[in-house]
Amino acid sequence: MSAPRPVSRQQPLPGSGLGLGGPGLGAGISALRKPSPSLATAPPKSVLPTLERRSEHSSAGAASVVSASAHLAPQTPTAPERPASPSASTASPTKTENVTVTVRIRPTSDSELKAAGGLTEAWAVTDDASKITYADDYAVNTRRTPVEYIYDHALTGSDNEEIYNSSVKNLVQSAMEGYNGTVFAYGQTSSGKTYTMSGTESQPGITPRSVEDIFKYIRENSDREFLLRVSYLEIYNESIRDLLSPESIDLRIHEDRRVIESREGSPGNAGSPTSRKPGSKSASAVRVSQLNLIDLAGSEKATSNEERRKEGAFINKSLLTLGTVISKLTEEKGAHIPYRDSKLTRILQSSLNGSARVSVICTISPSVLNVEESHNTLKFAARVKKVVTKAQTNQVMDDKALLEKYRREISELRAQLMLTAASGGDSGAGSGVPNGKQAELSTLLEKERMKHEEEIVEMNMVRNALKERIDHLTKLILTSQSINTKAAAPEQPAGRYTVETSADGTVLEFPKEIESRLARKDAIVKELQVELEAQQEKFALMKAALEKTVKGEAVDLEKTLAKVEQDPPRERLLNEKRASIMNINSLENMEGVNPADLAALKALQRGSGDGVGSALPQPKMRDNSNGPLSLEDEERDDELMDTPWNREELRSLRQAKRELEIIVIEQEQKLEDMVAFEDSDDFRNLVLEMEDQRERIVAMEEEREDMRMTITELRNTIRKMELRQSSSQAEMVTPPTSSSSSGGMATSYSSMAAAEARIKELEAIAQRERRMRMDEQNRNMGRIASMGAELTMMKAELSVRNLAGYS
Ligand SMILES: Nc1ncnc2c1ncn2[C@@H]1O[C@H](COP(=O)(O)OP(=O)(O)OP(=O)(O)O)[C@@H](O)[C@H]1O
Repeated sequence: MSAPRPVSRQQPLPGSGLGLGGPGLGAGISALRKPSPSLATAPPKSVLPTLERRSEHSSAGAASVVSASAHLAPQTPTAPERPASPSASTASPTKTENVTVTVRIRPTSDSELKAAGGLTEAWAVTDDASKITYADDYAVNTRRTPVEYIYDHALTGSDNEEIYNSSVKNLVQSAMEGYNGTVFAYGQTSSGKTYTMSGTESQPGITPRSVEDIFKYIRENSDREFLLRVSYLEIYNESIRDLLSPESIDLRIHEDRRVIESREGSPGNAGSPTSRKPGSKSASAVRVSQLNLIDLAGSEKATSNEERRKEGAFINKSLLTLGTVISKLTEEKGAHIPYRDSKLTRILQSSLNGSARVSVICTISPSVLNVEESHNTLKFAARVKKVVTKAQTNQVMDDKALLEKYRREISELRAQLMLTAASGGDSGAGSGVPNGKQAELSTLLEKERMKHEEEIVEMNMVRNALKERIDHLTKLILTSQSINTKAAAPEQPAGRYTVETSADGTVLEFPKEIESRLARKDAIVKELQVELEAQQEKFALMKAALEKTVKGEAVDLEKTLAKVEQDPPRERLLNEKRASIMNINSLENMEGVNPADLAALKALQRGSGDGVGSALPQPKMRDNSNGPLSLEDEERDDELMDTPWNREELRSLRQAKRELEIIVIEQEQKLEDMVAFEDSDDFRNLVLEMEDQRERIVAMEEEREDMRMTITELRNTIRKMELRQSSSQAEMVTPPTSSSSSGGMATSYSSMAAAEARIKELEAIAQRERRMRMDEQNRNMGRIASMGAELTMMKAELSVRNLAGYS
């Protein structure tokens, strides 16, 4: 087995001269190739951004890869038609397909020819360049079990154009449209990988042809901008070396966040390029794609065979991991794919994980000498064929667009913050709102919440009240309809209520008053009908008279007119009807009447239709002219009687009835209380006390009378004594004849004084007694008066009720 050998670049890629396109936009290539320590190129100004330079030197290795990456500009509607090809013409942003596998059998070399003697070729291509089997001679001679492998392409010969056109061209085209693409050559040492990838001057390989097509594409799409980045790398013993900058060795791998961002759903929401407004450069997205062109190390180095190790064969970790990754991709669904186990698989991860179009070119030697290794390569190719990819366009924002996106995000966040602060919302931790402010906002929020809850409660209450009211009104309307239709119901129970059954089966009671008012209305209608008939008669009279006049017959027109004009009952009837309408006014002071309804009714009453009541049918009053009544007039009258105000009146009556019912209930309660009071001991005691007092008053009156008589007697006595005293004084002018008479006079005087004192004393006592009795009498009279008043009131109420027919 051959040791790794330096491979010189047969078709060197352009260095920095590969050129950077317009500002920020363009296309690029990165390349990996086999180790080539002697390679010296001018250091480029631009390298693949996924790689970082490291100053450490790596040890010798055995991997060589060439890759390219392209950053592509947005596709514009004005882009020219692309060359026709099955994949390139596909406009779908996702391409689901299997890896394209091509097996190339190089021509037998001179050395192989010599070494093998007569029989040299073990493999042959059949069936339109897609199937590989053992060569017939080899199969016969070796008696090997026949094998058969079918690939996308199975090619022989030295024509690199053919293999490029069949296996790579479309992929390069796709790369220019934004799809990642990877082409790698796999095969045993000296099987023709480098010949295929790089080619010769006369037979340029895949890499120079790709580069040529890329530039051609750029030239053909002059209306788009491209940024082309090229890197030319070598992985040798797991060390990456920048072949375009020889001093840059052991480069480190970094993930390109822009690409990842785009793949993970693009927070920037770049959207489909085709959905972008053409010419809107500031908001444009760019497609970034990477084209990897890889020339792998000899596949034999991928073996982990112990023997080979003993033989000193190198094990290429990258190649070995590539084989493992591909096996896992094809064999185990959902299994861990060890991309990070090697540099190569890390770099190719974005391609191998299914998001790139992949074309694998497996090169084999036809020689019987390498049949085993070639067979391994064929098996590997068959395995790779099973790998399915879903290539997607990678859209990322260019710097300008990114800047604008971030500016927009910041302004949106600012607006949100301000909105939150303004609404008193909870900004939460880390929102940048100071703690004090947060507390204030929290308090405000809590207040708002409570207020809101209260409002909800209130609204619910109002809603319930309204609902009740609506139910109530609905019931009343039903009732009204029921009354209208059953106005002449024959079987009405006697009493103060009329029992009606509404449309929904509810039993309703109405005061007779309602019925009487309805009856009045009916009477009006009947009168109107009578009047109508009368008018029609008059009309007939007038008509007959006129007809006679036309015919030239003699007609007493004056008499006819007098007859027609003599009876003006219609005016009276209309006035009566208006009076009935005026009853609506009574609704104003009544509870439970909707003001809007009332306003509407008033509008109807006025017949103004001032907007408030315009929603309701207007009552059509007949004018005051004495023209004959027509059938239309009659209909109008009927309509008048069945207008909402009529129902409103019924509603008001219903309300009045309810109020009266409440009064009746209260009165009944009072009566019951009074009856109960009359039966109570308190009442009996009160009556007894009153009688007792009355007796006491009578006794006091008698006593007073006695005292008055006593006083009168005493006064009479005093008067007699005074008379006697006068006669005695007359006798003294003549000398007294005896001393006994003067002694009798003294006695009389002293008894008079005593009597007078006694009289005064008795009068004072009597006066005091009288005052006390008067006071007590007044008090009793007051109580009696109040009780009497109460009784009178009760009697009055009862009388009222009796009069009103509610008792
Ligand atoms: N299809 C072909 N037609 C003509 N010559 C070929 C073809 N393929 C390979 N060769 C020649 O075979 C030799 C070995 O080829 P090449 O170097 O490309 O092999 P390799 O697979 O790259 O080997 P290594 O892995 O050792 O680099 C070269 O001299 C090359 O010119």
